[in-house]
Amino acid sequence: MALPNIYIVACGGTIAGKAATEEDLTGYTAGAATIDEVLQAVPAVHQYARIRGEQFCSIDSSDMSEGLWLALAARVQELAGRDDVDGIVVTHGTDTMEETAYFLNLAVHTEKPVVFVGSMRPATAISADGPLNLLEAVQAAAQAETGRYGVVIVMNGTICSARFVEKTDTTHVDTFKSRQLGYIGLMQDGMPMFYQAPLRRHTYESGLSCSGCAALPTVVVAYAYVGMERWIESLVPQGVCGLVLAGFGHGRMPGAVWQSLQKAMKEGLVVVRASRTLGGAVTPVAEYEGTICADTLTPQKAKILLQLALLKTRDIHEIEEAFREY
Ligand SMILES: NC(=O)CC[C@H](N)C(=O)O
Repeated sequence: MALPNIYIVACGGTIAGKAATEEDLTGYTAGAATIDEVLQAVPAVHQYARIRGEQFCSIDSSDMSEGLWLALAARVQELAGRDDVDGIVVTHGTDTMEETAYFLNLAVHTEKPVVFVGSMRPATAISADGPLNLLEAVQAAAQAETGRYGVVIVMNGTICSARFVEKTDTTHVDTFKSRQLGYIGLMQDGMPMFYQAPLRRHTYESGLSCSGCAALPTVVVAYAYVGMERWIESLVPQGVCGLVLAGFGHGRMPGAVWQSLQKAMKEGLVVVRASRTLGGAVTPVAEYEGTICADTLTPQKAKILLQLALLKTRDIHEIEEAFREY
């Protein structure tokens, strides 16, 4: 049987990181190796797929930008439409991987597998995790079934939905977890094994799009802490369409901040209440009428959903609906 065609879109990150010594696990340069160099360490990928690819960018994912997201979404959409591409693997730094993966989960419309992968140890490290992660990402992308679950992250032998995944540890290889859904599957003996599916709309079911968009609407994230009201003036700078509050507990904030946000909301600011606790859902309460609830989305993902929703509508009820659906 012909091998599936897997296309690798390489973005840099630690999987392409180089350090001076093999013991150096943190002081390295991310994105220093090309995808060809990274692939040389994993000759086994060629047993599972015909591999082609491109160096989309070579960055530490701290430097990922909204402009690059728009270009990446357009590129992945184009690749997904090609008959000679069966699945796409995106190599990416782990620091912002969950954000890029969620952006594509909403903005790319395809039933083909789109698999994100990275590593926690640089390519030069003793026991580097990149080669096995990349092999498993290719193996997952080679199975058409993977596309049913939207964009996924395959790392450390696990498969997580882009909607539910979070990086939970600064340096350990077992960093990607999904508090609400758990892993949707495992990689075992070269095959993805799936156990559950995300119910929120994604990829082929998504009604959101960034096609033709030159820049995303400006949305800021404000982190709640005791004393935040001292910085109230800087909370809502000029030209901001939306604000996501990483609030206390169930999406709360100091009274003075709420007063100031209410004024800004009257002038059109859309406010989403998320939580800095990173567990549980934020749901509507009378006290914060007029705000949108992030549900279980982390603040950084609520920002992405708000940006894409604002491209489509300024109607607060439609935006609320999007937060229930995606
Ligand atoms: N392990 C990683 O990939 C994190 C390193 C790097 N800061 C990046 O995100 O590109």
